[in-house]
Amino acid sequence: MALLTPAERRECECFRDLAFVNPFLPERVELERRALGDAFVPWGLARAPRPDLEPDPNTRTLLARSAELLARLQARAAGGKRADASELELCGHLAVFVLYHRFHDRMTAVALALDEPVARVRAPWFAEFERETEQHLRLGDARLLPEEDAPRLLALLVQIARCFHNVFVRIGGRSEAAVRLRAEIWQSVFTHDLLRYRRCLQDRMVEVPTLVTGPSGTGKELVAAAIGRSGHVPFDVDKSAFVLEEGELFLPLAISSLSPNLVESELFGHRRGAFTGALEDRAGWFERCPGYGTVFLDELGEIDAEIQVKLLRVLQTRAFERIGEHEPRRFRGRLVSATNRDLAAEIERGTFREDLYYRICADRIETPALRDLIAGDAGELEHLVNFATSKLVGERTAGETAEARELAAEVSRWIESNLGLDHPWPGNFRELEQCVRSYLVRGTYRPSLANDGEARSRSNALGDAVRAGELTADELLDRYCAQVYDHVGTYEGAARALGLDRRTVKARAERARTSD
Ligand SMILES: Nc1ncnc2c1ncn2[C@@H]1O[C@H](COP(=O)(O)OP(=O)(O)OP(=O)(O)O)[C@@H](O)[C@H]1O
Repeated sequence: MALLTPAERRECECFRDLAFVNPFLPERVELERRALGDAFVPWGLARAPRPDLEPDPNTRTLLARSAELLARLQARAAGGKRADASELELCGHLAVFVLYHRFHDRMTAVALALDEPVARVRAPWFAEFERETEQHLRLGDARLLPEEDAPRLLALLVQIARCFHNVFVRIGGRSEAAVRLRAEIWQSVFTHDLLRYRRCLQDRMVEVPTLVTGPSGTGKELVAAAIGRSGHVPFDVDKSAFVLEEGELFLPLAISSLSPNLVESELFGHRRGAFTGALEDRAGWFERCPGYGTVFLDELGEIDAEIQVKLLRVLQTRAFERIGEHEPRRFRGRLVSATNRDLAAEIERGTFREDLYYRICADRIETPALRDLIAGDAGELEHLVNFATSKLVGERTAGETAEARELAAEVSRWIESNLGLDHPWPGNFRELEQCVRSYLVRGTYRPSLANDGEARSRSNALGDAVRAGELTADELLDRYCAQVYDHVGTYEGAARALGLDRRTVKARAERARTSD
């Protein structure tokens, strides 16, 4: 006779899937719905659950049900019922689910503390966690998940809480594209199979470099930071703490802002006297990065050919030397790079090494352009504006939150009536943040800077066409509307200057642009 009834097996499978599902995918909500049946509360954050910030009614019920199910099965096993191997495994996953949710708040507090530049983060409740792990991972006289010990499990569960926080709090948006982006970041940290990650990959993901591509201002550095700050940090039982080595978790280097010599010295370090200005020995990013840290190379497409060779060697062998030294050193962390260049074209041109490209892009994330995130959806625009205003005004108190919401509503209305929902946002999220700041200070925003090049060439083309007498009166008015809009920055202002109504100006300017 099996330990589990068919219904209990289904329930256990559901809790296992819930424990290991990517929390940013809509599947998670479906699983919750399946596990809770009639008790499921559709509470509006379906695509972006936020258990670290708001109490979630579904999670509470799930915890109560899973704990009750585990207790029932343990009582049955204590009464002499035996479980087969697959039942033991399912009960083990059920126990992990219960443990995660019982300690969730305390683990989230640890996760947030690890984000600060600190030497150690204590978990004084570890003894309690260890006791409960011992209790929960037991079924009769069998030990569930025998390969799992309390410190390893705690490190994994805290890492899950960290990654959730880092991704959810940093990456805004509710659109499909935003949801996909968050889910992909999660995969870069845990792969698509968290169960396998738990079994064998916890300290292996540093071997997988990630390449983030996408237009400027779309959050490539943000993505890199979310990955970099979510690595596996082991728990030190003797100190009852997560002990961080001296060094940083996330070490970014903006290649385009430094000369090749400086890039090399920042990355690899140097010996005193190795070059003019090397006044003392210095450890570079690769040396300073701990095993759970990340070196981030921004604008990888601009990296010098000689450094490409050295970088390839680091990726293949993890070995490098400081400039001016022969002593081999090891890079232990993870590498994340970003570029908005087309690396395939750079390879064609011979400016980027093909072997380095293949070594660097095993895991690739593409950040979407802001206009694709919004795609005419006023709700999504307002949500993203809200994200930006919260960052600016703060969200620590109810007053700040209300203020941020009010500002967001005002800015969204202003954007809709002045720029229109189809504003192309060439500067992406960075431009949106700029727009919010500008509105806050001046009550208006002129998107002219980002569009300057385009506007200038449109203006020159108009002048040429007028001189050549090539335009009909209608075409002339279309192009003139577009030019005044480029100059003034809003349809409202252009309409006032032209003595026309806003809709006419917008329609004509758009027609001029499509006929360009
Ligand atoms: N999806 C997003 N959610 C929230 N904020 C975002 C998002 N994308 C970008 N931002 C914000 O926009 C600004 C620019 O982001 P970031 O520097 O990461 O872009 P980038 O793609 O690395 O740009 P560049 O290619 O110019 O270096 C930052 O202030 C960042 O916080």
